[in-house]
Amino acid sequence: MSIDRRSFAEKATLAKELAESVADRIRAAIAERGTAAIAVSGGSTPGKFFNALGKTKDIEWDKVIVTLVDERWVDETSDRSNALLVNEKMLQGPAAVARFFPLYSGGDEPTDAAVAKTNTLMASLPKPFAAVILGMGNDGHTASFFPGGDTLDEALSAQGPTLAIRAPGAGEPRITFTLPRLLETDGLYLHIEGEEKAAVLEQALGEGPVADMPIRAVLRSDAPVTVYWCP
Ligand SMILES: O=C(O)[C@H](O)[C@@H](O)[C@H](O)[C@H](O)COP(=O)(O)O
Repeated sequence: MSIDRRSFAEKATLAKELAESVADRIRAAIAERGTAAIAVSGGSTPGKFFNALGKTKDIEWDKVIVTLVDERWVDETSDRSNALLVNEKMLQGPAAVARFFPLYSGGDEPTDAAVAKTNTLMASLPKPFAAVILGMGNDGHTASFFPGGDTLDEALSAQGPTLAIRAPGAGEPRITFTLPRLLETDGLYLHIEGEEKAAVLEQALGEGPVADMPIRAVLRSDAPVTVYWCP
């Protein structure tokens, strides 16, 4: 376990600092490999960070691929769509020329055929990711690794790259990158805000089963994680 914690007084400062760190990772990946892929989380936390990153001018955005660590199985017209959030908040201005690889591939359910279609697309991603930015729910989930997820064990151990997962706390069916695939990254970030999530993180860092708080699988992996937190 290797955790580096960065705390900020303001949400706006956190967003700017996280965007600068991810931008550095993107530039380094492009310099090294000619291209950079990043995977970001959805939900209510990352909007300001998306804005700050998308406005960054000194990135060759046409060499960047943006995807999601997980997605709700809804199309992009839904306000539950993480793809919609990324498009509206990040892929504007300088970042508008980046390519976006969606996890949702159509239809009402993440059937085997639909997930296979997504996996074909994701197999063309450059490896490793330049940066993976995780969020965390108050139930200790990250990506769509939910407590009680029907494919949780596989999601935490399989090469993937992605799979479908359904869980009582997840709302609609989800699709998620697997943990091994997410850990193939130059930089791994956990972005959380608020006292409640700080307390959830403390609890997750303690003893207890991964199945109760799946974020523990990330925290107990060999991958160094940088936690960005503000009240
Ligand atoms: O699609 C999603 O919901 C996510 O990617 C998810 O893993 C998210 O990061 C956490 O649920 C935290 O969500 P909030 O930022 O809304 O608290």
